[in-house]
Amino acid sequence: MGNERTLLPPLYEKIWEKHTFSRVMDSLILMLLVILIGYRVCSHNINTFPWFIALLCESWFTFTWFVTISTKWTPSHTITYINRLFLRVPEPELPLLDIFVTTADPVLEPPIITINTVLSLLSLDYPTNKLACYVSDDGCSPITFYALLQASIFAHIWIPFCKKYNVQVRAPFRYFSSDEDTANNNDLPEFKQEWLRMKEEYEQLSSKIQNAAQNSIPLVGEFEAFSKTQLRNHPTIIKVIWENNEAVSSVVPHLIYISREKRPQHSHHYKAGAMNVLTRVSGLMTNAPFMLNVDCDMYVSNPKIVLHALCVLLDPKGEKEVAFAQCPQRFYDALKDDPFGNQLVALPLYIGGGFAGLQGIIYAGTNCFHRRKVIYGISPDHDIQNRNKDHCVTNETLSEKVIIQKFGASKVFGESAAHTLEGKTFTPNDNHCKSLDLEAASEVASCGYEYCTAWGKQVGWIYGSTSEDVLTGLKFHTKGWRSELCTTDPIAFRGCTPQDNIGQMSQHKRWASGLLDIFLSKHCPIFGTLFGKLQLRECFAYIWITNWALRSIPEICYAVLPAYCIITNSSFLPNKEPGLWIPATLFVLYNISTLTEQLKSGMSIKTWWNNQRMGRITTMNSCFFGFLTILLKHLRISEAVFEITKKEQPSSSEGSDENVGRFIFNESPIFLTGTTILLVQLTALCINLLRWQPLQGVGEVFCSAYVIMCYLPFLKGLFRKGKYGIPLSTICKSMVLTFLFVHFCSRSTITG
Ligand SMILES: O=c1ccn([C@@H]2O[C@H](COP(=O)(O)OP(=O)(O)O[C@H]3O[C@H](CO)[C@@H](O)[C@H](O)[C@H]3O)[C@@H](O)[C@H]2O)c(=O)[nH]1
Ligand SMILES: [Mn+2]
Repeated sequence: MGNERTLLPPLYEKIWEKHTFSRVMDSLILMLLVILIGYRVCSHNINTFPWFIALLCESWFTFTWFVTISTKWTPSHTITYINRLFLRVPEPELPLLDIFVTTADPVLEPPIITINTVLSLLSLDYPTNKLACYVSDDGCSPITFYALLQASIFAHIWIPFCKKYNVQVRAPFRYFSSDEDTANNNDLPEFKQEWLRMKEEYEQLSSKIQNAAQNSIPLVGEFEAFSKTQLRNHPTIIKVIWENNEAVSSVVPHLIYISREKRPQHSHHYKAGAMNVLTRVSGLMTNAPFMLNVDCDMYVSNPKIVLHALCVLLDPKGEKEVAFAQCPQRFYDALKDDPFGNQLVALPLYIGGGFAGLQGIIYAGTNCFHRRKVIYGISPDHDIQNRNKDHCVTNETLSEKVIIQKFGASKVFGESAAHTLEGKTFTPNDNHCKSLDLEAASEVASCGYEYCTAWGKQVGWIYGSTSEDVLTGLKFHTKGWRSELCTTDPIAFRGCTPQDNIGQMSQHKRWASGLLDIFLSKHCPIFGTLFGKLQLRECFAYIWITNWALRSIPEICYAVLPAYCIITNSSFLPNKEPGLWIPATLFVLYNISTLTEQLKSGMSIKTWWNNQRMGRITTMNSCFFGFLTILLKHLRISEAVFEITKKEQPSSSEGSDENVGRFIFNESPIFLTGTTILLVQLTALCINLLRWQPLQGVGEVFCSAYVIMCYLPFLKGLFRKGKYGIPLSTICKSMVLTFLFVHFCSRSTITG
């Protein structure tokens, strides 16, 4: 049998994409950057201040461009063959899968969104007796629990309905708001009737949840556990909402609610902490060899996705090399032309595809299939090492003492971890799941459990960064694992993305700071290559992603440089014929290259411009504040916190309001840099006009005008009122900063 199976064709294939045009353009840009630097170094202007600053900034841009090209150079994607999967693994032998969903705030993450995600997961096209869904609620909210209870009742009719009519989108709120699926089944007589019933049931479910949220739930009976709890101070609450113990016949997989213990004096490590608790609790009950993790807002849009991911993970080669299969992150209810540049369509395609062509795609925190043993800290050569030890049964990794040291004091969990590390998977004839031992579960979910263990360090989701996802993935890659991008048609998951610029900016700030945290920590990708098994180009790619926040500094300098030159009547661009062509050609080529990338990924010209503009705004504002956050963290002045992104209620996202896509502002200092940069440019242009020397410094004036174009939303904000206007206090502060800048300029003209 074994032999027969090795002869079978592979379960997935890696397809290498051709990006000749993109490569040529990118290389030309790199060449021009190098020429520009050479030109500057050889020029006699080199000892002027603006020339020198420009040289520094451009050297940084060149470095960034180099790592960008290296990342994008060999893009790939995968094709998976589900039909071959069944040849290798007959259906009864399919492995168990534990599904983890995290939610943390019933207001920012309305329970109706969470249960839609959960419903779409429970109705996956996979044997229901092999699935278990564990929901972590860091908000310790009785409403979320109530919503899940109700959802599990609805699931009993929803899942059979989805499977009977082969529904594509199994999150009811999306299903009932589009008519694609209905069209397919319309000619079946009983369909319409069942569809109406289902819609009515779902509406009842959502109004029940809405009522509960408005009137709050009496904390008696099942809900008693939630009385006397505070957000950051409560014991563990674990509720087995539905246990699928009726063997194969029940349609609803296990559903478990977990709110881990929290105490004010204990750090809870945000999402990473939640994931580790989910890992342990599930280890006590189902202990599936594979786990799928999704954020509360990421519903399944391809019900066969588990099979696709298993093609990667169960493939003979994949089995030995691939740590995780990451599905792309896409969003629903996109605003027209992506005004805030957060749809992330072209970027993941080029950069993500590029990563996938190297040692592997980064772990994006959601839509990802993991191997439990990898999460437990095993390296790819583990099996080989063990074999070399002559089948030594009492091998070191598994001795009880080591298990306790690594995985904590719970005996029950230790046994389950040992089981996983030995690579024993459950066979279907085994009693594949024991009922959850609530006492043991509370123990492993308690906030002191991880003390003096390897959790968060060598085992599980790694602590120390608000971008725990990239950090954890990097750890795997450093061990020598690969990862695969699991691209399917239709796309596997869809989620929410911030619907306004405030949400977008705080999200990007969190990413930028979390990523920089990784770069400056002992997990830095450079060490990973020097001392670990991180491949060189994968290291470059990680450098590209982790120093995002650092890019804000040269970019801010470069943006104010034209204004400085105009005010001081100096120049930072070559102003004579041959030299001037270098930056001009660079500018044109860069724009053509980014524009073609957007157009090729099906976006409009306007989307391209919005992305360009938002790219500048994000780097100079969000990333700069991300940089400051980490600076303050290292100076031990304040901690980096995980600010949760607001998820829009499904119903509120309709309405084609003319204000959709408009910038909104608040008192947050995050708007200070942008406003100041804008005011500085405006001042410079005014000075230039007053002086009336139109032909001098054309390049600088052009650059200054370009920056103003990027900051158009801010310019409008100067004149608007209410939430669409920049607050007066911010404007005043920016004016003071602008004044200081002009003062600095005039001083340097005098001294220079
Ligand atoms: O203390 C916390 C904070 C957050 N979360 C959960 O983490 C997830 C992601 O939070 P969200 O506010 O949606 O952040 P995003 O920026 O949208 O998330 C992206 O970036 C995060 C890292 O910054 C990753 O963890 C996510 O998977 C990835 O989708 C959500 O399910 C939250 O419920 C927790 O469970 N506990
Ligand atoms: Mn999110």
